[in-house]
Formats: sequence, structure tokens, C-alpha cells
Amino acid sequence: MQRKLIVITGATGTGKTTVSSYLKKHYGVDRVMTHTTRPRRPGEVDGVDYFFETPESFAANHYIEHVTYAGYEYGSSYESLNRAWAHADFVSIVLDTKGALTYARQLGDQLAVLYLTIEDPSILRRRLLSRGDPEEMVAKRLASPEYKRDLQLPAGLTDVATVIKNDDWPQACRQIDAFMQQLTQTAAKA
Ligand SMILES: Nc1nc2c(ncn2[C@@H]2O[C@H](COP(=O)(O)OP(=O)(O)O)[C@@H](O)[C@H]2O)c(=O)[nH]1
Ligand SMILES: Nc1ncnc2c1ncn2[C@@H]1O[C@H](COP(=O)(O)OP(=O)(O)O)[C@@H](O)[C@H]1O
Repeated sequence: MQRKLIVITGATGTGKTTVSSYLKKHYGVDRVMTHTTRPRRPGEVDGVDYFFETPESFAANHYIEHVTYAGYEYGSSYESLNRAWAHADFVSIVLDTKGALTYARQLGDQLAVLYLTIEDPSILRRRLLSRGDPEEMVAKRLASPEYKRDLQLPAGLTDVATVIKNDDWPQACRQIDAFMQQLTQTAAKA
């Protein structure tokens, strides 16, 4: 079976973390842990949701790529990717679209991309608030250039990305199940 990295990308609140949990629960797909300087949200755990870093500890790590998103730093490492691949052939990683483009250039056909979108982005604010994000954090995030950028699928991903419309969760699950069936067949033939 060929190893695959499933990159889950899209704008904030479109459901990337939800999809990664679905892949874990239904397909045993572990998520590659990434690092951030963003403060923890209620319920988030260090080493489970992210490696939460100070600006100093963040700067001391080596990254495949790192980005600034809405004022905080995020970065991913080969160490985490290889740790996840040691357990299973299919693993996922949640990235902004800039990071997704970097991985698409570096990993070639080991990569599969899910791009999440919703018809009416104005409902994302409600989704973020219902997740428990503080009001001012939501406002800052929705005003960021990174959020606006990630509402569009970048041209460099159109050939590799499967677009998942996440207006309705059961409908999104059907699209993800079809994607996983196809991915399993492709990986088995390689
Ligand atoms: N390029 C890159 N993006 C990351 C990394 N880790 C997380 N992200 C992305 O950073 C953005 C902000 O993440 P987060 O603060 O958890 O907010 P959320 O998208 O609202 O859940 C999201 O688009 C994440 O997918 C990373 O290591 N590299
Ligand atoms: N199809 C959906 N319908 C309604 N709420 C959803 C749907 N998908 C995800 N959510 C909720 O929206 C919020 C944001 O989802 P999340 O997975 O954290 O997004 P992201 O990781 O892309 O920022 C969460 O509270 C999640 O439970």
C-alpha cells in the first residue's frame, strides 16, 4: 500500500478539524501534529490538538514550512509526519492553503488534498462562536488577509484537490467516504 498524506485545507470554521476527527474515527487516519504560538482554546490539549509554543520555543524548532495566520505562527515538521506514518499508511494534516501548496510541491503523488468550502461564508462567524472562540478572536480572524485568501481554492491546487462542500454534515460525510474509497484503490494499485 502506498503511503498517503491527506492535507485538509480551507478557510477557518469550514470544518477542517471536524473532518480530521471523522477520518480518525472511521478510517483510523491519525493527524500529524503541528506547532503554534496561538493561545489554547477551551478544551484544547498540548500534544493532542497542537504543540503549543511560546514565540521563543517556536523559533527553536525546524520546520518543513511555517506560516503566520491571523497574527500567530504555525509550523509543521518531517519528524511529526514520519512519526504518524510509522503507525499507518494514511495520515492527515490540517493546513492553511499556503502550507497545502508547499506540501503539494514537495510530496507529489504521496499527497491527496481535501479543500473544504461552504456556500455562504457569513455563517462561519456563528460556527466559530459556537465552537467557543472568543468574540474578539473571531473578529480578528475573519478580518485577516489569510481568511479571505483561504476562501478560494488556489490555482496550484485545482488539479490535486477534492472539494468537499460542508454546508450539511451528512452530505459532507458522503463526499469524504467516496474520496476515501477512491484513495484506497489508488494507493493499493501503486
Ligand atoms: N501552513 C500551516 N498551516 C497550519 C499549520 N497548523 C495549522 N495550520 C493552519 O492554520 C490556520 C489557523 O489554525 P487554527 O488557529 O487552529 O484555527 P482554525 O482554522 O479556525 O481551527 C488553519 O488554516 C490551520 O489549518 C501548519 O503547521 N502549517
Ligand atoms: N456541516 C456542519 N454544520 C454545522 N456545524 C459544523 C459543520 N461542520 C463543522 N461544524 C462546526 O463548526 C465549528 C468549526 O469547525 P472546525 O472543524 O473547528 O473548523 P476548522 O478546523 O476548519 O476551523 C465547530 O464547532 C464544528 O463542530
